[in-house]
Amino acid sequence: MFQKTYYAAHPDMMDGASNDELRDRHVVSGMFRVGEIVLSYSHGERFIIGGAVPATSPLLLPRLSEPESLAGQPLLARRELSAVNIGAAAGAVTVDGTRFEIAPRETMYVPMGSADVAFEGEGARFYLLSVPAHRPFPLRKLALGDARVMERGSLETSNARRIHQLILPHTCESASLCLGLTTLEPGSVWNTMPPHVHERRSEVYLYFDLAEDDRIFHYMGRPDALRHIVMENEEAVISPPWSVHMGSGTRAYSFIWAMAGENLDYEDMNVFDVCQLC
Ligand SMILES: O=C[C@H](O)[C@@H](O)CC(=O)C(=O)O
Ligand SMILES: [Zn+2]
Repeated sequence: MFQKTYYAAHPDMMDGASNDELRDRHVVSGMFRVGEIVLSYSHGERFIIGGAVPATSPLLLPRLSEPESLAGQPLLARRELSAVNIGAAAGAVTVDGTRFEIAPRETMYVPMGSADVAFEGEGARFYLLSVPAHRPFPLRKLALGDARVMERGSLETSNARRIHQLILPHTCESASLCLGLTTLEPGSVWNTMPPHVHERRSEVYLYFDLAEDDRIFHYMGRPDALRHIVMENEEAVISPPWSVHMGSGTRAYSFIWAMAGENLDYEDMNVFDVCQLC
C-alpha cells in the first residue's frame, strides 16, 4: 500500500548524515504519477503523504490491507484526509457519492469514517495528506478565498509572501490536521523567515509551482546545526518536531504546509532570530 515508510528521526541522526541519507529520511518524491495513487507513510504523527493524478478513469483511495482484522475497511476508518489540487486543470473528488468540483488550488477536507473517496479529472493533481483522527468533522471544500491570509515579509528582503491558513479551527475544523498554502510574490524566494520549531507538531512541506530546472534549498535541523536539502518541484520534506524548516528557491514558488500533533494552535511555535542560526 505504501511506496515507502519514513521512520521518526532523532536529532543526533543529523550528525554525520550524508546528503543522500538526509534525502532518504526526509524527502518524499515520485508522488505524482499519471493514473496512480502513490502513498507513503511517516511514523511522524503517522502522516500518510501522497498524490493522486487521475488519467481517463477515476482513482479510488485504497482500503486497508493490514492487519487481517481490518482488511477491507476504509483507509479513513480512523483517519481524516485533505486533498489539494496543485494541477493546472479542475478535477473532482467524490466522497461516498457526493461529488465536488475541485478547481486548481482548491482543497477538500474529508472526515474520518469516509468510505469511498474517488479522484477524477485529467490534468488535476491531488496532493494527499492524512493523519489519525478521533472523530469526524464536516466534509467540505475550501478555496483560497476562504482562508485567513497572513501577509509576511517584504520584497526588499526577498520574502514577501501570503500564508493562506485553510485547515485551522477558525476556517475548517479537523481532529489534528492543520494545513495551508503559502505563495511567494514574484521576486521573493525565502519562505518561513525567520524560522521556528514547534515541539508539539511535525510538519510536511510540499514545494510546487517551480520549473523543472528550479531548485529549493531547504534548511532543516536544530537551529544551531542547520543542514540543507536541495529539492525539486513537487517534492515534499518531512520536518520533525525539533527541526526548523525554511528555504530559498531559484525563483518564486508555492508550498503547502501541513502539520499534526498535540494541538491546533498555529501560534504554538518558538521563533528564532536569523542570527541564532548556525
Ligand atoms: O508552522 C507553520 C509553517 O511552518 C508555515 O505556515 C510557515 C509559512 O508558510 C511561511 O512562513 O512562509
Ligand atoms: Zn512550522
